[in-house]
Amino acid sequence: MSTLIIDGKKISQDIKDELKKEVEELSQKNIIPGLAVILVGNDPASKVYVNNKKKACEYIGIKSFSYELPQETTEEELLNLIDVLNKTKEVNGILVQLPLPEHINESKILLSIDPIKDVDCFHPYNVGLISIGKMDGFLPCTPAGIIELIKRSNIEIEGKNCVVVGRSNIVGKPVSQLLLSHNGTVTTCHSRTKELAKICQEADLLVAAIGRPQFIKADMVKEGSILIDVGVNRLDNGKLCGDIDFEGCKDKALAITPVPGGVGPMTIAMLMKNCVKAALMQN
Ligand SMILES: Nc1nc2c(c(=O)[nH]1)N[C@@H](CN(C=O)c1ccc(C(=O)N[C@@H](CCC(=O)O)C(=O)O)cc1)CN2
Repeated sequence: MSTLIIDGKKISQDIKDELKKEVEELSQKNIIPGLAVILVGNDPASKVYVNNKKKACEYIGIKSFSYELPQETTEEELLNLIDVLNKTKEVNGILVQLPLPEHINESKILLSIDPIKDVDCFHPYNVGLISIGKMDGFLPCTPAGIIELIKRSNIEIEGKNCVVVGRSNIVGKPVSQLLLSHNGTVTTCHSRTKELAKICQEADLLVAAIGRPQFIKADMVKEGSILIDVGVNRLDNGKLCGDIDFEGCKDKALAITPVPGGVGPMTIAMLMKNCVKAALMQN
């Protein structure tokens, strides 16, 4: 049986096309979703992601408000900007690109965003809703993108033995909660997990979000499993690779996401979905 290579570029484009239609319909009711995108500093990868978010807004018909602030921006200046945006009616969503410079307290900044405009779903209030299984508000973008990739590939989560490798607040923890809410049986692993390879070998569905290039090797995965790769690692030769050894694992898998072109593009598509949802919640 041939392996399904899950095409995140195509699926994310389908979602953006669906949203474009929805936004056209909303404009008939004079509702134009607005997203404030805040970048602090000069991180080259962050600049690319922020530009891609602005391009996606333009494609869909979401109005973007861009704030590119210098590296020396103080925490107070950033908090003041967020305070203004929290009160600006045309802005339905506020996004602060991470990572922030070290002198800025990330938790304090995320806490200052009004939860109703928290389209990244990073505010503790929204994180709390997810953790108690309330899934009708904002969903965290990368984890929700993973669920969407799985569903749109006609793969059932219910009853599957799901193993998540990584426990970050952005991916590992929330994706475990989303898989659980879809009735998966979930094990969350991390750097101190004992017998990690053995646990991965039992996974019907494996999510790798460790940030270590090609860490998951063929002998760690089950025959016929679903392999989802969240890693975006740049190698010395300039090439991108994931946390899963794609070439080594692909023939064993029933389905696998590539890097690039798998989970990554879904993050921005799901952010756009949250922006449209924010506009609906606020109008
Ligand atoms: N405020 C946020 N900050 C960060 C988030 C986030 O969701 N919200 N996630 C990441 C960065 N990120 C979006 O912001 C992001 C990362 C990767 C991709 C993507 O499309 N990756 C491509 C490869 C891109 C490349 O060539 O470098 C892929 O995997 O195909 C999109 C968005 C951290 N910060």
